[in-house]
Amino acid sequence: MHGLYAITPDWADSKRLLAACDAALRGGATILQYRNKLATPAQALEQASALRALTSNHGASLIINDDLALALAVDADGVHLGGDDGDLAAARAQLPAGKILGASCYNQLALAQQAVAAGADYVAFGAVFASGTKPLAVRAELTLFAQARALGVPAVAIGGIDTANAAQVVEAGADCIAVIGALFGADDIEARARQLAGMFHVKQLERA
Ligand SMILES: Cc1ncc(COP(=O)(O)OP(=O)(O)O)c(N)n1
Ligand SMILES: Cc1nc(C(=O)O)sc1CCOP(=O)(O)O
Ligand SMILES: [Mg+2]
Repeated sequence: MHGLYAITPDWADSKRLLAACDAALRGGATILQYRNKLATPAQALEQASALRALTSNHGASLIINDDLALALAVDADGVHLGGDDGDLAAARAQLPAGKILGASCYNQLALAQQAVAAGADYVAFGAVFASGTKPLAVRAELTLFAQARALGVPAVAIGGIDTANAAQVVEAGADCIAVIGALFGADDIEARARQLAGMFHVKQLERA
């Protein structure tokens, strides 16, 4: 797991959402999370199903935020759960083999250790910068990513990441950058995705 992890905005217009996600995937996002806090259950099923087909066409992974039942219903590649979204071990037990379980760990390495013990495949830390999407999110230090290496699972950075600060996050050791506002708020989403995904290519070249 590596690269640009795109997370959807709360858009009701499914046609607009699909076109924007298509652009993000064309630009190089390798993972797409369906996160729509405003959708009705019927709309969430419709949008998630459409994103399942889209991500499959792009060879990208689809993760569903918050909702294990929806992830199972659309045969997503996995589910992302935060502290209030249900028990990680119980979700692990319900997910078919090979599916991805992601966990929010905010600014706490201890939460990440517990998440891995419960079966999480990746851990997420944030907010690494001030987030316009989630202004009240607790802030997380970039030093967490070096500490998280010992966990043996990929670490995702989230919160306020944009083209001006993404390189710092990659340099700190994050395996993925999860982005909403700086990606889906761009005039040219494909170009913005290419810029953000490109941060990892620079790092690979530096290591070569
Ligand atoms: C990759 C990733 N990291 C963190 C979150 C945040 O999850 P959570 O704390 O449950 O908050 P909501 O997204 O549900 O508002 C995430 N969704 N994805
Ligand atoms: C959904 C979410 N979770 C966060 C956390 O810190 O756990 S920050 C965040 C919002 C990310 O959106 P943007 O890229 O627009 O800042
Ligand atoms: Mg959640």
